[in-house]
Amino acid sequence: MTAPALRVEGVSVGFGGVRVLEGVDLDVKPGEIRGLIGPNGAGKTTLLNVICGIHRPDAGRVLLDGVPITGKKPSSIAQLGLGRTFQTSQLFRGMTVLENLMAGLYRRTTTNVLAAGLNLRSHREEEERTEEAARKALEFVGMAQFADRPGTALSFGQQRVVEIARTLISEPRVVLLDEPAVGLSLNRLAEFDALLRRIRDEKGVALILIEHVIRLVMDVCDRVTVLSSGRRIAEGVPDEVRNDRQVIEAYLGKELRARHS
Ligand SMILES: Nc1ncnc2c1ncn2[C@@H]1O[C@H](COP(=O)(O)OP(=O)(O)OP(=O)(O)O)[C@@H](O)[C@H]1O
Repeated sequence: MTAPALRVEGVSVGFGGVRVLEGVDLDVKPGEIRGLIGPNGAGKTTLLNVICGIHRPDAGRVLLDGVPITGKKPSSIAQLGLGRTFQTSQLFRGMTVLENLMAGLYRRTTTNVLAAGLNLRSHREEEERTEEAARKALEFVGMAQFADRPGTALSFGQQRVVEIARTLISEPRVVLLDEPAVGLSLNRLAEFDALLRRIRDEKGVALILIEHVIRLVMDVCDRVTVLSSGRRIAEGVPDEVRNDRQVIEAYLGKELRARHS
């Protein structure tokens, strides 16, 4: 059996006495697209924050490629092969798209500040390698023509794709995507769906996708995990989850009730 790229074991989190996650387990295989869905406040973002080291769980642990990462700093976890995008755009103002990507990789490069200051050859070579990796990542996501535009001048949907490209240049094993389809028009969704599949198939990266666009989740995910009130209530291939009574009640039921009220 393939070892999981990411394993979450019995993770519990409370904020001020309120339990937000309760004994959550999750195993994601290398090169799998996993959907993480559930009603508002179910604990999805909190779980991503535990995985990437922003929150420390009260109980449980997380392993990346078999290595325990709980308690490590987010930057160390990123270096071990975890990428992440957020619900809101995290592009730097005043930088072009290409510079934004290069900034993502500079954090991982090896030449020191002194070498940079003296403009040594090693630093220049590294800068060239970084630029090449950034251009390749932009090409991979189909946005090479935007390289020299200011990042924040792009549409919100395009900014999300640039952020995904930025995670890819560090060659992660697992990437967490928090509502990446927000701001994408319906006809862009099919392209986005194809991009996620290419990341899985060509790069072997495991993706964990929090998404309220259920159509995207059901189309693109290999498996789907459902959280409700901090607990995992269902897991399976999209069809199993779609037809699960508990899911219909806890997730779709709540949505429908909200819509009708
Ligand atoms: N830092 C925090 N301090 C206190 N409570 C928090 C904190 N972060 C999240 N919560 C609470 O934890 C619960 C779960 O929030 P979380 O954002 O993880 O849910 P979610 O499933 O991602 O929801 P949504 O789909 O609305 O983004 C919510 O009740 C939220 O108010």
